[in-house]
Amino acid sequence: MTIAGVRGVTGEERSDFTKQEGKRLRQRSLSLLKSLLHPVRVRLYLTLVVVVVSTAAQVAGPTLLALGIDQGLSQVVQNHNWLPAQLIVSAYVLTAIVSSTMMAVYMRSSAVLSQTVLIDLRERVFQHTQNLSMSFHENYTSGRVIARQTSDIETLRELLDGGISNLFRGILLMTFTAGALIALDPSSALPLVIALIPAFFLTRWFSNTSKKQFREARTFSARLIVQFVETMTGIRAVKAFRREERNEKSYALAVDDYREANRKVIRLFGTYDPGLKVIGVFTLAAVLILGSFRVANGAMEVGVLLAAVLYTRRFFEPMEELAMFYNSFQNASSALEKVSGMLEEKATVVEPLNPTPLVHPKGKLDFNQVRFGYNDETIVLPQLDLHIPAGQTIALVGTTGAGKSTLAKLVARFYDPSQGTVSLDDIDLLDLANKDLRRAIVMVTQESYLFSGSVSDNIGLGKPGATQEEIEASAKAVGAHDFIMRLPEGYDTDVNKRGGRLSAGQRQLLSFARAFIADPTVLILDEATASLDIPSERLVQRGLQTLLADRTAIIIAHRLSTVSIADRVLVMEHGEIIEDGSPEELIAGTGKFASLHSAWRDSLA
Ligand SMILES: Nc1ncnc2c1ncn2[C@@H]1O[C@H](COP(=O)(O)OP(=O)(O)OP(=O)(O)O)[C@@H](O)[C@H]1O
Repeated sequence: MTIAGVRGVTGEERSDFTKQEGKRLRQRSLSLLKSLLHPVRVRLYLTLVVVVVSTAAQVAGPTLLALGIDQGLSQVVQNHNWLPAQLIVSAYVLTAIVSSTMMAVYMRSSAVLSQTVLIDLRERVFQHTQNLSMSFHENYTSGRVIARQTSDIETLRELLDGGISNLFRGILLMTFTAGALIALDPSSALPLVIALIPAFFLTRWFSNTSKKQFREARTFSARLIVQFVETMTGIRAVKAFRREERNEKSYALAVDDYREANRKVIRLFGTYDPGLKVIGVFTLAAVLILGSFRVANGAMEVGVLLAAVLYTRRFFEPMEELAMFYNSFQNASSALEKVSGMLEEKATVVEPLNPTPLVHPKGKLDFNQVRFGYNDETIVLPQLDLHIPAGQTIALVGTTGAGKSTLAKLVARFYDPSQGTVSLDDIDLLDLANKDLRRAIVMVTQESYLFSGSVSDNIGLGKPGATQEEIEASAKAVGAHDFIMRLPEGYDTDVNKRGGRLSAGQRQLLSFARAFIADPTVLILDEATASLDIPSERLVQRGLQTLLADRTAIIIAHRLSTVSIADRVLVMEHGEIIEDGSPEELIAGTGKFASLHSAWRDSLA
């Protein structure tokens, strides 16, 4: 199997990776980690020095104790010479002070490190996700994006805040302790060296088995978030279709999966942790028994035995801690795999390196032999040729799924055609800078999305830096001013607060005002299907007319009343334009639009 199965977010939900894939995932996580650590490397090295000094000072303790007992004490007893004892005690105190001061510096420094890295990562994930093309967002659910930004980064925070420093300090402490023991009395180190063999195999077993379980746990935790987010964002549909019970059941199943994955992880710990303890206890017993014999034979001094016992105990102390932090380490490495996968995703719609300037756009739009499909299997637009002169208002009608929104998305460059070109004023959209494209072409979608903030903020989005006068003028132009003034705080009303809640028609008017203030050359409007009452519809209709004046417009018309304000109507079916003409021409004809229109007229009568 190749590594293509784990490129980007592909294979994210799997936990059965081949060796090759696992290696690729590790490399990807590592290179992300490296790139995060690179800007803080100086602090990182300093922190490493500090922790090495602190641990060395800490490990010196038992050796000094042995010296104190065997040398210092005997000098006091035999020669009444207090000096060696005093020197050793002073050195002991000094190492304790150095060790704790350095530890304090280390704690602070590692906290700064972890915070800096996390802020960097959070920003990267946010920016990257935001910049990814629509094709990514339409396939990767928002719940999974949220899981990456929240629970995965939170897991990394746990590791960086506590785990990694303990992990590193633990490894150092073990290495130094073993080194000190070997230097002090190599024979006492022998049981320790032997104990390392079962400890190694136990750890390897734990590492291999737990990796899979941790991956599973992360996948299930992301699934929980996805379910939660989907239910809450679609809460209206949930209520309308009485989906609560079914959702509860499927949520309970997801919770069960998550619990099961965690149970497996905990069970592994239940073997690993006591296993290590048993090895530790046997080693300590061996050191003590062997040492006692040697002390009895006069081959070893009591102080050295005490130090050897202390070192052996200390050697296993961090090992247990390591097992604990291995948890957060494994958890974090599978989180890192997923985050690095998302960061590996590339935007499919990219800005050109040398864009063609667009100085005074006129609004001439051309589709030249455009072929497009969201994936290789299904082609939505087989071959589209469409020429729209500047300033024309087009109404796009057709059966659902005909490809109307797809056509609009290509004009807004949410996607690029697989073949052919879409051009504005004879410049291929691929050659336009993002800022020129966004200024020239604005798409008002059906959802009329409002961001948190005031009514003014929401209209002002269309033109960064717009004055209050401009905002009000655009609201007046599209007929939104009157209802805004009736809101509790007028233009300052928070659209997400009670009282600031707006109706579908009002939202639509606000998005018209937003588009009006942006003053684009080309306006694409996916008209809301929500049926408005007659006065609201009139209001929206009037707003629409003002909005459309003097620009090229493509309206995906769901209301046939809208069609009357268009210069030209296009009827689409299966990705092709089957009728093209003025509303009058088409109504007078015998085609699909004529029958649609007469049915609509009959329904009004
Ligand atoms: N993100 C997507 N990924 C894959 N296929 C898609 C995607 N969006 C739309 N399609 C498919 O493309 C075809 C055209 O969809 P499109 O949304 O353009 O139709 P439409 O004419 O706008 O329909 P409606 O009037 O219902 O909005 C449909 O068959 C649809 O299933």
